Amino acid sequence: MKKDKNSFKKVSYFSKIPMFSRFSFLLITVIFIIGLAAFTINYFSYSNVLKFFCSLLFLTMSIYFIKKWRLFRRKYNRSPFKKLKWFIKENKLYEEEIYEVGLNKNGRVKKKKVVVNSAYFLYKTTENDELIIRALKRADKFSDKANSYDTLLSALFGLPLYKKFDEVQYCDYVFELVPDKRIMVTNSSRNTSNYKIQITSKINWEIGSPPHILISGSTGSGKASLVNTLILDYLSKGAKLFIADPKSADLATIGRIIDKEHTATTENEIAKLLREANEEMERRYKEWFAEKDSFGKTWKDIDGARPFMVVFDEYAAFTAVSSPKIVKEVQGYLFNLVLKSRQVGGEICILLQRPDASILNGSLRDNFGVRIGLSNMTDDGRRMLFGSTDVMYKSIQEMGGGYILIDSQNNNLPLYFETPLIPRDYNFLEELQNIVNSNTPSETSKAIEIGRRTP
Ligand SMILES: Nc1ncnc2c1ncn2[C@@H]1O[C@H](COP(=O)(O)OP(=O)(O)OP(=O)(O)O)[C@@H](O)[C@H]1O
Repeated sequence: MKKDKNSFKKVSYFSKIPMFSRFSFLLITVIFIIGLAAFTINYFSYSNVLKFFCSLLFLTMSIYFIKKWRLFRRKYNRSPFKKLKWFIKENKLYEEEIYEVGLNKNGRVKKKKVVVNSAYFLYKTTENDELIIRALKRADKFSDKANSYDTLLSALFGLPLYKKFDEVQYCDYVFELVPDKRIMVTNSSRNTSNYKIQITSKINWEIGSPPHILISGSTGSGKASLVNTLILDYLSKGAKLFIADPKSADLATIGRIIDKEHTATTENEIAKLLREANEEMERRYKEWFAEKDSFGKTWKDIDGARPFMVVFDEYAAFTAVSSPKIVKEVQGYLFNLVLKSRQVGGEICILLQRPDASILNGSLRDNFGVRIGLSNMTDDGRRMLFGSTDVMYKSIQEMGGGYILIDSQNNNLPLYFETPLIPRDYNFLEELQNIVNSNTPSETSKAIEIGRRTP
Protein backbone atom coordinates (compact mmCIF):
# COMPACT_ATOMS: atom_id res chain seq x y z
CA MET A 1 0.00 0.00 0.00
CA LYS A 2 1.29 3.48 -0.89
CA LYS A 3 2.21 5.56 2.15
CA ASP A 4 0.29 8.81 2.52
CA LYS A 5 2.71 11.74 2.40
CA ASN A 6 0.61 13.58 4.98
CA SER A 7 0.32 10.70 7.39
CA PHE A 8 1.68 10.88 10.92
CA LYS A 9 5.29 9.89 11.57
CA LYS A 10 6.11 8.13 14.80
CA VAL A 11 8.83 9.08 17.31
CA SER A 12 9.86 7.28 20.46
CA TYR A 13 13.06 6.59 22.35
CA PHE A 14 13.62 3.63 20.04
CA SER A 15 13.19 5.52 16.75
CA LYS A 16 16.12 5.44 14.35
CA ILE A 17 17.04 8.40 12.15
CA PRO A 18 14.59 8.29 9.22
CA MET A 19 15.81 6.40 6.13
CA PHE A 20 15.67 9.48 3.92
CA SER A 21 17.97 11.51 6.16
CA ARG A 22 20.36 8.61 6.62
CA PHE A 23 20.47 7.97 2.89
CA SER A 24 21.01 11.66 2.10
CA PHE A 25 23.93 11.91 4.55
CA LEU A 26 25.40 8.75 3.12
CA LEU A 27 25.01 9.87 -0.48
CA ILE A 28 26.65 13.23 0.15
CA THR A 29 29.54 11.61 2.01
CA VAL A 30 30.08 8.97 -0.72
CA ILE A 31 30.05 11.55 -3.49
CA PHE A 32 32.51 13.65 -1.54
CA ILE A 33 34.89 10.70 -1.06
CA ILE A 34 34.67 9.79 -4.77
CA GLY A 35 35.46 13.42 -5.64
CA LEU A 36 38.43 13.38 -3.30
CA ALA A 37 39.73 10.13 -4.83
CA ALA A 38 39.32 11.46 -8.40
CA PHE A 39 41.16 14.60 -7.42
CA THR A 40 44.05 12.71 -5.82
CA ILE A 41 44.49 10.43 -8.84
CA ASN A 42 44.38 13.27 -11.33
CA TYR A 43 46.65 15.48 -9.29
CA PHE A 44 49.52 13.12 -9.96
CA SER A 45 48.88 13.04 -13.69
CA TYR A 46 51.38 14.89 -15.88
CA SER A 47 49.29 17.65 -17.37
CA ASN A 48 49.34 20.98 -15.50
CA VAL A 49 46.20 22.11 -17.27
CA LEU A 50 44.38 18.98 -16.10
CA LYS A 51 45.73 19.55 -12.60
CA PHE A 52 44.34 23.08 -12.61
CA PHE A 53 40.89 22.05 -13.80
CA CYS A 54 40.82 19.14 -11.41
CA SER A 55 41.64 21.43 -8.47
CA LEU A 56 39.01 23.91 -9.57
CA LEU A 57 36.39 21.22 -9.98
CA PHE A 58 37.25 19.69 -6.64
CA LEU A 59 37.10 23.05 -4.88
CA THR A 60 33.71 23.88 -6.36
CA MET A 61 32.36 20.43 -5.58
CA SER A 62 33.67 20.62 -2.02
CA ILE A 63 32.01 23.96 -1.38
CA TYR A 64 28.77 22.72 -2.91
CA PHE A 65 28.67 19.50 -0.93
CA ILE A 66 29.72 21.08 2.36
CA LYS A 67 26.91 23.62 1.93
CA LYS A 68 24.42 20.85 1.10
CA TRP A 69 25.61 18.78 4.01
CA ARG A 70 25.23 21.68 6.45
CA LEU A 71 21.79 22.44 5.05
CA PHE A 72 20.68 18.85 5.55
CA ARG A 73 22.06 18.85 9.08
CA ARG A 74 20.29 22.09 9.94
CA LYS A 75 17.03 20.80 8.45
CA TYR A 76 17.35 17.55 10.34
CA ASN A 77 18.21 19.31 13.62
CA ARG A 78 15.13 21.48 13.26
CA SER A 79 12.85 18.62 12.27
CA PRO A 80 10.04 17.59 14.64
CA PHE A 81 11.60 14.11 14.62
CA LYS A 82 14.92 15.27 16.07
CA LYS A 83 13.23 17.67 18.50
CA LEU A 84 10.76 15.09 19.79
CA LYS A 85 13.48 12.48 20.17
CA TRP A 86 15.54 14.96 22.18
CA PHE A 87 12.39 15.86 24.16
CA ILE A 88 11.79 12.22 25.10
CA LYS A 89 15.39 11.74 26.26
CA GLU A 90 15.70 15.07 28.06
CA ASN A 91 12.44 14.64 29.97
CA LYS A 92 13.13 10.96 30.67
CA LEU A 93 9.92 9.87 28.99
CA TYR A 94 11.11 6.28 28.91
CA GLU A 95 11.41 3.38 31.35
CA GLU A 96 14.61 1.49 32.09
CA GLU A 97 15.19 -1.87 33.68
CA ILE A 98 18.42 -3.35 34.95
CA TYR A 99 19.40 -6.71 33.51
CA GLU A 100 22.17 -9.10 34.46
CA VAL A 101 24.44 -9.73 31.48
CA GLY A 102 26.86 -12.39 32.66
CA LEU A 103 29.95 -12.11 34.92
CA ASN A 104 32.96 -9.83 34.76
CA LYS A 105 36.64 -10.81 35.22
CA ASN A 106 36.32 -10.75 39.02
CA GLY A 107 33.36 -13.10 38.93
CA ARG A 108 30.91 -10.37 39.80
CA VAL A 109 27.52 -10.10 38.11
CA LYS A 110 27.58 -7.58 35.26
CA LYS A 111 24.49 -5.38 35.04
CA LYS A 112 23.18 -3.24 32.22
CA LYS A 113 20.41 -0.64 32.00
CA VAL A 114 18.00 -1.37 29.16
CA VAL A 115 15.21 0.91 27.97
CA VAL A 116 12.05 -1.17 27.91
CA ASN A 117 9.31 1.37 27.24
CA SER A 118 8.98 4.91 25.91
CA ALA A 119 6.42 7.65 25.45
CA TYR A 120 5.23 7.71 21.84
CA PHE A 121 4.56 10.82 19.77
CA LEU A 122 3.28 11.25 16.25
CA TYR A 123 3.71 14.36 14.15
CA LYS A 124 2.63 15.77 10.82
CA THR A 125 2.26 19.09 9.04
CA THR A 126 -1.08 19.82 7.39
CA GLU A 127 -2.11 21.69 4.25
CA ASN A 128 -3.20 24.57 6.51
CA ASP A 129 0.40 24.98 7.66
CA GLU A 130 -0.28 23.49 11.05
CA LEU A 131 2.08 21.22 12.91
CA ILE A 132 0.21 18.54 14.84
CA ILE A 133 1.98 16.73 17.65
CA ARG A 134 0.02 13.75 18.93
CA ALA A 135 0.94 12.33 22.33
CA LEU A 136 -0.31 8.75 22.45
CA LYS A 137 -2.11 7.32 25.47
CA ARG A 138 -1.15 3.66 25.46
CA ALA A 139 -2.42 2.81 28.94
CA ASP A 140 1.13 2.98 30.27
CA LYS A 141 2.72 5.32 32.79
CA PHE A 142 2.99 8.13 30.20
CA SER A 143 -0.74 8.24 29.40
CA ASP A 144 -1.62 10.52 32.31
CA LYS A 145 0.99 13.02 31.21
CA ALA A 146 -0.05 13.02 27.56
CA ASN A 147 -2.31 16.06 27.95
CA SER A 148 0.10 18.11 30.06
CA TYR A 149 2.81 19.03 27.55
CA ASP A 150 1.37 22.46 26.55
CA THR A 151 4.23 24.59 27.86
CA LEU A 152 7.02 22.12 27.11
CA LEU A 153 5.99 21.55 23.49
CA SER A 154 5.44 25.29 22.95
CA ALA A 155 8.98 25.91 24.18
CA LEU A 156 10.35 23.02 22.12
CA PHE A 157 8.99 24.37 18.85
CA GLY A 158 9.12 28.05 19.78
CA LEU A 159 5.45 28.43 18.83
CA PRO A 160 2.37 29.30 20.89
CA LEU A 161 -0.15 26.49 21.25
CA TYR A 162 -3.00 27.13 18.81
CA LYS A 163 -5.40 24.29 19.58
CA LYS A 164 -5.47 21.20 21.74
CA PHE A 165 -7.70 18.15 21.42
CA ASP A 166 -7.69 15.80 24.37
CA GLU A 167 -9.13 12.47 23.27
CA VAL A 168 -9.36 9.08 24.94
CA GLN A 169 -6.37 7.52 23.17
CA TYR A 170 -4.31 10.56 22.36
CA CYS A 171 -3.88 14.28 22.87
CA ASP A 172 -3.25 16.49 19.85
CA TYR A 173 -1.30 19.72 20.15
CA VAL A 174 -1.69 21.99 17.13
CA PHE A 175 0.82 24.72 16.34
CA GLU A 176 0.43 27.26 13.59
CA LEU A 177 3.46 27.41 11.28
CA VAL A 178 1.86 30.31 9.43
CA PRO A 179 -0.10 32.41 11.93
CA ASP A 180 -3.68 33.54 11.41
CA LYS A 181 -3.84 37.09 10.01
CA ARG A 182 -6.15 39.96 10.86
CA ILE A 183 -8.11 41.13 7.85
CA MET A 184 -8.65 44.73 6.86
CA VAL A 185 -12.09 46.09 6.06
CA THR A 186 -12.04 47.45 2.51
CA ASN A 187 -14.76 47.92 -0.03
CA SER A 188 -13.21 45.34 -2.31
CA SER A 189 -12.76 42.67 0.38
CA ARG A 190 -16.42 41.63 0.36
CA ASN A 191 -17.23 38.43 -1.50
CA THR A 192 -20.88 38.45 -2.53
CA SER A 193 -20.83 35.12 -4.34
CA ASN A 194 -21.35 32.95 -1.29
CA TYR A 195 -22.65 33.07 2.30
CA LYS A 196 -19.24 32.84 3.96
CA ILE A 197 -18.50 35.36 6.72
CA GLN A 198 -14.75 35.83 6.92
CA ILE A 199 -13.46 37.09 10.27
CA THR A 200 -9.70 36.50 9.97
CA SER A 201 -7.63 34.87 7.25
CA LYS A 202 -8.50 31.47 8.78
CA ILE A 203 -11.70 31.93 10.80
CA ASN A 204 -15.06 31.96 9.04
CA TRP A 205 -18.55 30.54 9.13
CA GLU A 206 -21.48 30.36 6.73
CA ILE A 207 -24.65 32.31 7.37
CA GLY A 208 -26.88 29.86 9.21
CA SER A 209 -24.17 27.25 9.77
CA PRO A 210 -23.97 27.62 12.66
CA PRO A 211 -26.68 30.21 13.35
CA HIS A 212 -26.89 33.03 15.91
CA ILE A 213 -24.11 35.24 17.22
CA LEU A 214 -23.45 36.35 20.77
CA ILE A 215 -20.93 39.17 21.26
CA SER A 216 -19.83 40.14 24.73
CA GLY A 217 -17.23 42.63 25.89
CA SER A 218 -16.82 45.62 28.17
CA THR A 219 -17.30 49.13 26.88
CA GLY A 220 -14.68 50.03 24.27
CA SER A 221 -13.77 46.40 23.56
CA GLY A 222 -14.80 46.64 19.90
CA LYS A 223 -18.33 45.18 19.83
CA ALA A 224 -19.76 47.97 17.70
CA SER A 225 -16.83 47.84 15.25
CA LEU A 226 -17.31 44.09 14.84
CA VAL A 227 -21.06 44.30 14.43
CA ASN A 228 -20.67 47.10 11.87
CA THR A 229 -18.45 44.86 9.77
CA LEU A 230 -20.90 42.00 10.15
CA ILE A 231 -23.73 44.27 9.03
CA LEU A 232 -21.83 45.16 5.85
CA ASP A 233 -21.12 41.48 5.19
CA TYR A 234 -24.65 40.25 5.86
CA LEU A 235 -26.20 43.10 3.86
CA SER A 236 -23.93 42.56 0.88
CA LYS A 237 -25.06 38.92 0.84
CA GLY A 238 -28.67 40.04 0.59
CA ALA A 239 -29.72 39.65 4.24
CA LYS A 240 -32.72 41.54 5.60
CA LEU A 241 -31.93 43.26 8.91
CA PHE A 242 -34.02 44.03 11.99
CA ILE A 243 -32.14 46.41 14.27
CA ALA A 244 -32.87 47.05 17.96
CA ASP A 245 -30.75 49.73 19.58
CA PRO A 246 -32.10 50.72 23.02
CA LYS A 247 -29.27 53.28 23.33
CA SER A 248 -30.54 54.98 20.19
CA ALA A 249 -26.94 55.54 19.14
CA ASP A 250 -24.82 54.64 16.09
CA LEU A 251 -26.55 51.32 15.47
CA ALA A 252 -29.91 53.08 15.19
CA THR A 253 -28.37 55.51 12.66
CA ILE A 254 -27.14 52.54 10.66
CA GLY A 255 -30.57 50.90 10.94
CA ARG A 256 -32.31 53.99 9.60
CA ILE A 257 -30.03 54.00 6.55
CA ILE A 258 -30.75 50.32 5.91
CA ASP A 259 -34.46 50.18 6.68
CA LYS A 260 -36.28 52.71 8.87
CA GLU A 261 -39.27 50.41 9.25
CA HIS A 262 -37.15 47.73 10.84
CA THR A 263 -35.17 49.86 13.25
CA ALA A 264 -36.32 50.23 16.85
CA THR A 265 -35.04 52.17 19.84
CA THR A 266 -37.84 52.47 22.45
CA GLU A 267 -39.06 49.43 24.36
CA ASN A 268 -42.42 49.38 22.59
CA GLU A 269 -40.76 49.69 19.18
CA ILE A 270 -38.37 46.89 20.10
CA ALA A 271 -41.22 44.60 21.14
CA LYS A 272 -42.99 45.38 17.85
CA LEU A 273 -39.80 44.76 15.86
CA LEU A 274 -39.28 41.35 17.44
CA ARG A 275 -42.94 40.47 16.90
CA GLU A 276 -42.49 41.29 13.21
CA ALA A 277 -39.35 39.18 13.02
CA ASN A 278 -41.33 36.31 14.56
CA GLU A 279 -44.13 36.82 12.05
CA GLU A 280 -41.60 36.80 9.23
CA MET A 281 -40.29 33.49 10.55
CA GLU A 282 -43.76 31.94 10.85
CA ARG A 283 -44.73 33.19 7.37
CA ARG A 284 -41.62 31.59 5.90
CA TYR A 285 -42.44 28.28 7.57
CA LYS A 286 -45.96 28.38 6.15
CA GLU A 287 -44.87 29.40 2.65
CA TRP A 288 -41.84 27.16 2.26
CA PHE A 289 -42.22 24.16 4.48
CA ALA A 290 -45.93 23.40 4.83
CA GLU A 291 -45.91 20.72 2.11
CA LYS A 292 -44.60 17.17 2.54
CA ASP A 293 -42.04 17.53 -0.24
CA SER A 294 -40.25 20.21 1.79
CA PHE A 295 -39.03 17.56 4.24
CA GLY A 296 -35.34 18.01 5.05
CA LYS A 297 -35.08 21.29 3.14
CA THR A 298 -33.81 24.62 4.45
CA TRP A 299 -34.08 28.20 3.21
CA LYS A 300 -31.01 27.60 1.03
CA ASP A 301 -33.08 25.21 -1.10
CA ILE A 302 -35.72 27.85 -1.77
CA ASP A 303 -35.28 30.01 -4.87
CA GLY A 304 -35.03 33.68 -3.97
CA ALA A 305 -34.87 33.07 -0.20
CA ARG A 306 -32.63 35.44 1.65
CA PRO A 307 -31.50 35.31 5.24
CA PHE A 308 -32.65 37.75 7.89
CA MET A 309 -30.83 38.86 11.00
CA VAL A 310 -32.03 40.54 14.17
CA VAL A 311 -29.26 42.68 15.72
CA PHE A 312 -29.94 43.54 19.36
CA ASP A 313 -27.50 45.90 21.11
CA GLU A 314 -27.16 46.17 24.90
CA TYR A 315 -29.58 43.33 25.50
CA ALA A 316 -28.76 42.95 29.20
CA ALA A 317 -29.19 46.69 29.83
CA PHE A 318 -32.51 46.58 28.00
CA THR A 319 -33.84 43.78 30.21
CA ALA A 320 -32.66 45.64 33.32
CA VAL A 321 -34.36 48.96 32.60
CA SER A 322 -37.48 48.06 30.60
CA SER A 323 -40.89 47.26 32.07
CA PRO A 324 -41.18 43.60 33.11
CA LYS A 325 -44.15 43.06 30.78
CA ILE A 326 -42.17 44.23 27.73
CA VAL A 327 -39.10 42.27 28.80
CA LYS A 328 -41.16 39.10 29.07
CA GLU A 329 -42.71 39.69 25.66
CA VAL A 330 -39.33 40.45 24.02
CA GLN A 331 -37.69 37.46 25.67
CA GLY A 332 -40.45 35.21 24.40
CA TYR A 333 -39.93 36.40 20.80
CA LEU A 334 -36.17 36.19 21.08
CA PHE A 335 -36.15 32.68 22.51
CA ASN A 336 -38.58 31.58 19.83
CA LEU A 337 -36.36 33.03 17.11
CA VAL A 338 -33.22 31.51 18.60
CA LEU A 339 -34.78 28.09 18.79
CA LYS A 340 -36.74 28.03 15.54
CA SER A 341 -35.50 30.47 12.92
CA ARG A 342 -32.47 28.57 11.62
CA GLN A 343 -34.36 26.56 9.00
CA VAL A 344 -35.95 29.65 7.49
CA GLY A 345 -32.71 31.69 7.37
CA GLY A 346 -33.13 33.62 10.62
CA GLU A 347 -30.23 34.69 12.80
CA ILE A 348 -30.04 36.58 16.06
CA CYS A 349 -27.01 38.68 16.90
CA ILE A 350 -26.97 39.83 20.52
CA LEU A 351 -24.48 42.27 22.02
CA LEU A 352 -23.89 42.41 25.77
CA GLN A 353 -21.38 44.23 27.93
CA ARG A 354 -21.30 41.41 30.44
CA PRO A 355 -22.38 37.81 29.99
CA ASP A 356 -25.96 37.75 31.20
CA ALA A 357 -27.50 34.85 33.06
CA SER A 358 -30.88 35.13 31.34
CA ILE A 359 -29.26 34.47 27.97
CA LEU A 360 -26.30 32.43 28.95
CA ASN A 361 -27.75 30.06 31.48
CA GLY A 362 -28.93 26.67 30.47
CA SER A 363 -29.29 25.35 26.98
CA LEU A 364 -30.10 28.67 25.31
CA ARG A 365 -26.42 29.68 25.24
CA ASP A 366 -25.61 26.55 23.28
CA ASN A 367 -28.00 27.67 20.55
CA PHE A 368 -25.68 30.54 19.74
CA GLY A 369 -23.39 28.89 17.22
CA VAL A 370 -20.91 31.77 17.25
CA ARG A 371 -19.87 33.13 20.64
CA ILE A 372 -17.43 35.98 20.92
CA GLY A 373 -15.82 37.47 24.03
CA LEU A 374 -13.86 40.62 23.26
CA SER A 375 -10.99 42.05 25.28
CA ASN A 376 -10.05 40.73 28.74
CA MET A 377 -13.07 39.18 30.42
CA THR A 378 -13.33 37.77 33.92
CA ASP A 379 -12.93 34.01 34.37
CA ASP A 380 -16.59 33.79 35.33
CA GLY A 381 -17.62 35.74 32.26
CA ARG A 382 -15.64 33.44 29.97
CA ARG A 383 -17.02 30.37 31.71
CA MET A 384 -20.57 31.63 31.19
CA LEU A 385 -19.90 32.44 27.55
CA PHE A 386 -17.84 29.44 26.47
CA GLY A 387 -18.50 26.87 29.18
CA SER A 388 -15.68 25.19 31.08
CA THR A 389 -12.66 24.64 28.87
CA ASP A 390 -9.02 23.99 29.57
CA VAL A 391 -7.96 26.86 27.31
CA MET A 392 -5.25 29.11 28.80
CA TYR A 393 -6.61 32.54 27.88
CA LYS A 394 -3.91 35.06 27.13
CA SER A 395 -3.98 38.64 28.26
CA ILE A 396 -5.38 40.74 25.40
CA GLN A 397 -3.59 43.96 24.50
CA GLU A 398 -4.70 44.35 20.90
CA MET A 399 -7.67 46.61 20.11
CA GLY A 400 -10.48 44.33 18.91
CA GLY A 401 -8.75 41.19 20.19
CA GLY A 402 -10.76 38.44 21.87
CA TYR A 403 -11.81 34.80 21.78
CA ILE A 404 -14.27 33.19 19.41
CA LEU A 405 -15.99 29.84 19.64
CA ILE A 406 -17.74 28.51 16.54
CA ASP A 407 -19.87 25.39 16.95
CA SER A 408 -18.34 22.25 15.47
CA GLN A 409 -15.10 24.02 14.66
CA ASN A 410 -11.84 23.64 16.57
CA ASN A 411 -13.34 20.91 18.72
CA ASN A 412 -15.65 23.50 20.31
CA LEU A 413 -12.79 25.38 21.93
CA PRO A 414 -12.45 29.18 21.88
CA LEU A 415 -9.69 30.58 19.68
CA TYR A 416 -7.84 33.87 20.02
CA PHE A 417 -8.63 36.23 17.13
CA GLU A 418 -8.67 39.90 16.17
CA THR A 419 -11.75 41.51 14.64
CA PRO A 420 -11.49 42.87 11.08
CA LEU A 421 -9.56 46.12 11.28
CA ILE A 422 -11.46 49.21 10.16
CA PRO A 423 -8.93 51.74 8.82
CA ARG A 424 -9.16 55.24 10.27
CA ASP A 425 -10.07 56.78 6.92
CA TYR A 426 -12.68 54.14 6.07
CA ASN A 427 -15.99 55.72 5.15
CA PHE A 428 -18.35 53.21 6.73
CA LEU A 429 -21.60 55.10 6.12
CA GLU A 430 -20.78 55.69 2.46
CA GLU A 431 -20.09 51.98 1.93
CA LEU A 432 -23.26 51.08 3.82
CA GLN A 433 -25.28 53.42 1.60
CA ASN A 434 -23.69 51.90 -1.52
CA ILE A 435 -24.63 48.38 -0.47
CA VAL A 436 -28.17 49.48 0.45
CA ASN A 437 -28.54 51.18 -2.95
CA SER A 438 -27.26 48.16 -4.83
CA ASN A 439 -29.49 45.81 -2.81
CA THR A 440 -32.75 47.71 -3.12
CA PRO A 441 -33.83 46.98 -6.69
CA SER A 442 -32.90 43.33 -6.77
CA GLU A 443 -32.41 41.84 -3.34
CA THR A 444 -34.29 38.75 -4.38
CA SER A 445 -32.36 38.19 -7.57
CA LYS A 446 -29.16 38.66 -5.60
CA ALA A 447 -30.17 35.96 -3.15
CA ILE A 448 -31.06 33.65 -6.03
CA GLU A 449 -27.69 34.39 -7.58
CA ILE A 450 -25.84 33.49 -4.33
CA GLY A 451 -28.03 30.43 -3.90
CA ARG A 452 -27.06 29.19 -7.35
CA ARG A 453 -23.37 29.67 -6.75
CA THR A 454 -23.42 28.09 -3.34
CA PRO A 455 -22.99 24.33 -3.56
N1 LIG B 1 -11.82 46.29 14.56
C1 LIG B 1 -11.53 47.55 14.86
N2 LIG B 1 -11.02 48.34 13.89
C2 LIG B 1 -10.73 49.62 14.16
N3 LIG B 1 -10.90 50.19 15.35
C3 LIG B 1 -11.40 49.47 16.37
C4 LIG B 1 -11.74 48.09 16.15
N4 LIG B 1 -12.22 47.61 17.32
C5 LIG B 1 -12.18 48.62 18.20
N5 LIG B 1 -11.70 49.74 17.64
C6 LIG B 1 -11.47 51.03 18.31
O1 LIG B 1 -11.90 50.95 19.65
C7 LIG B 1 -12.91 51.93 19.93
C8 LIG B 1 -14.01 51.26 20.73
O2 LIG B 1 -14.61 50.30 19.90
P1 LIG B 1 -16.18 50.07 19.86
O3 LIG B 1 -16.93 51.35 19.89
O4 LIG B 1 -16.45 49.15 18.72
O5 LIG B 1 -16.36 49.33 21.25
P2 LIG B 1 -17.71 48.89 21.99
O6 LIG B 1 -17.40 47.62 22.67
O7 LIG B 1 -18.85 48.87 21.05
O8 LIG B 1 -17.89 50.03 23.04
P3 LIG B 1 -19.30 50.54 23.68
O9 LIG B 1 -19.88 49.37 24.40
O10 LIG B 1 -18.85 51.61 24.62
O11 LIG B 1 -20.12 51.03 22.55
C9 LIG B 1 -13.40 52.43 18.58
O12 LIG B 1 -13.69 53.79 18.59
C10 LIG B 1 -12.25 52.14 17.66
O13 LIG B 1 -11.39 53.27 17.62
